[in-house]
Amino acid sequence: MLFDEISQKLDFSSWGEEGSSSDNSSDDCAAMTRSPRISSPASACWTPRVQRHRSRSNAMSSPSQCTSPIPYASWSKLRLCDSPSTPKSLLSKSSKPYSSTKISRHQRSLCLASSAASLPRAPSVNVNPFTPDTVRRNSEQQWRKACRSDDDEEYGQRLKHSLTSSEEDDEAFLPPKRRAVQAFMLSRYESEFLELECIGVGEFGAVYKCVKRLDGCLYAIKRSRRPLAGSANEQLALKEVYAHAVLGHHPHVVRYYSAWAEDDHMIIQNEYCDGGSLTDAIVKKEVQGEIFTEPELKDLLLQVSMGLKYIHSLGLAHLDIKPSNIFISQQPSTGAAAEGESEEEDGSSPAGVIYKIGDLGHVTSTNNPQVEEGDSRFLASEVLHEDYSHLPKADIFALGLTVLLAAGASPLPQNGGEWHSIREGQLPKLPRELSSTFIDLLQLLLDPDPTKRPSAKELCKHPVLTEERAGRLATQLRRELNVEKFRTAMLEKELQEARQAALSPEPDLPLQLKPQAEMGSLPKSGRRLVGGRKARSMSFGCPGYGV
Ligand SMILES: Nc1ncnc2c1ncn2[C@@H]1O[C@H](COP(=O)(O)OP(=O)(O)OP(=O)(O)O)[C@@H](O)[C@H]1O
Ligand SMILES: [Mg+2]
Repeated sequence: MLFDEISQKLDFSSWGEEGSSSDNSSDDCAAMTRSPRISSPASACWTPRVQRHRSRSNAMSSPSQCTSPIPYASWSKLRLCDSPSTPKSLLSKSSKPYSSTKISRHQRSLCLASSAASLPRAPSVNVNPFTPDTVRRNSEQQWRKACRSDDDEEYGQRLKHSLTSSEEDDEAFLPPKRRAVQAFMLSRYESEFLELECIGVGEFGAVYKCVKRLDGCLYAIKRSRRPLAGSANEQLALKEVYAHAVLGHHPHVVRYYSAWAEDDHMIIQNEYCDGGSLTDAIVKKEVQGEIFTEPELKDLLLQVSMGLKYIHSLGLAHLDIKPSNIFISQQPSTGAAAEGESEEEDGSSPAGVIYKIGDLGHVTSTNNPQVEEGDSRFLASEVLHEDYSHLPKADIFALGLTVLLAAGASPLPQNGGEWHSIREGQLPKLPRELSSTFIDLLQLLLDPDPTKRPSAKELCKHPVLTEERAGRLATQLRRELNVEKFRTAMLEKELQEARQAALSPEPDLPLQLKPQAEMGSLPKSGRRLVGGRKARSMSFGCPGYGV
């Protein structure tokens, strides 16, 4: 099924070479789909402005009359979620009929372009109530900007045009022309996503940070730069999709959601990593005059090894490990272990980040290798010599160089004497001291003999890497133990008080709350005295008990 979807060649003429550009804006229908905006709660729910202005009916709004590639149900869902109103209020709004009978060609196109539910343009963006506040705050401005620019310029232009072209009104009920037909072919990218910014450009494609209109979550959408058909890029693109699909979910591999072909370009929807790439992090540290600490470097090595262990366990090799293909997710402040982490992955990262392996365009099977060499700066010598018998160890070699770059090594050579000396076991120079055990381990990763390099599985258990994590885990456990001790002490105290209260016939009450007891009579049985049983509330976040 996936393959069918990918191999489909679709002529989405509404989408230009650059995903964000609007080079064919003469196509009103298609252009309409490129103008998403967040509508205000006060505005009518998805009533096209043109229609509101003219009080025209939407005669084409019946689902049966439109042939949008997107099912009616999805559109209506999107429509319903357009404003922050409750679903019920939205339902009632959305079911309001439009009342007049004649529409202009522009209106009709608009209706056709936006499918059965009479959406004027690509749907707006939903706000996911489960999105952490920090993520939402960071993205909200971009959403607004992306939506507003559409609103103010393109949409205004189209509205003006539509309002002045009354001569076309008579064509309202003529068969739709090609322009309108083209509008059926809504770009999936544009109808489902709102593009916020370009976050990276690589050899293969450009990557955009987008918010999915339906779920309101952020995604990284990678689009091949060149048309695919018949090119080597087609194979690379397919490789990437195949690999993602097989790899499933792992905390240290960028998560894949979907892929499709559009206008002969491959589009891959992946998890968005909010910390950018490791290259970005290295550059940022350099600019700030900082360097990765040894515990941070060990953590980087350990986390990427975990991702590689998973990839290798499935009989695959990545073959393009390098800083620009390792992405960073900021760890939630709770420090909780990410979903799916095994016992070796407990304990939070010292830098509070999760490293994820991405860009699977060079992944190959280790049993039946189809090697498309990655970046020569990270290429192991044996792969250059077409010895593919230890491909996972080529990933280990590249990982060693990646960590050395993070440790402050100068940019790596693409070829020449220095390139060879690194492959002969000569470590690049570092601007600072690292512990000898760590240097020895890095040296081992770069061993000219691939069989001597440790496997990813071995690295995940390597004492040099795990002792840091074990230390952090012990600290965390000690802290939790102290909290539990405090909780137990409080409970014991309460128990003691309860015992004393049970032994003494009369609790120590405030004067005004001592009714009969004052007058020499015992409280009636079953009668509850205020303060007799104190309800306690406790807070265990006591800083004094931390380690
Ligand atoms: N999931 C993501 N989250 C955040 N940023 C990303 C993501 N995917 C890609 N990027 C950014 O886009 C850049 C290019 O992405 P990617 O490596 O996938 O493309 P590419 O064209 O295959 O690159 P190359 O072939 O040059 O390695 C990355 O270096 C990173 O800065
Ligand atoms: Mg890349």
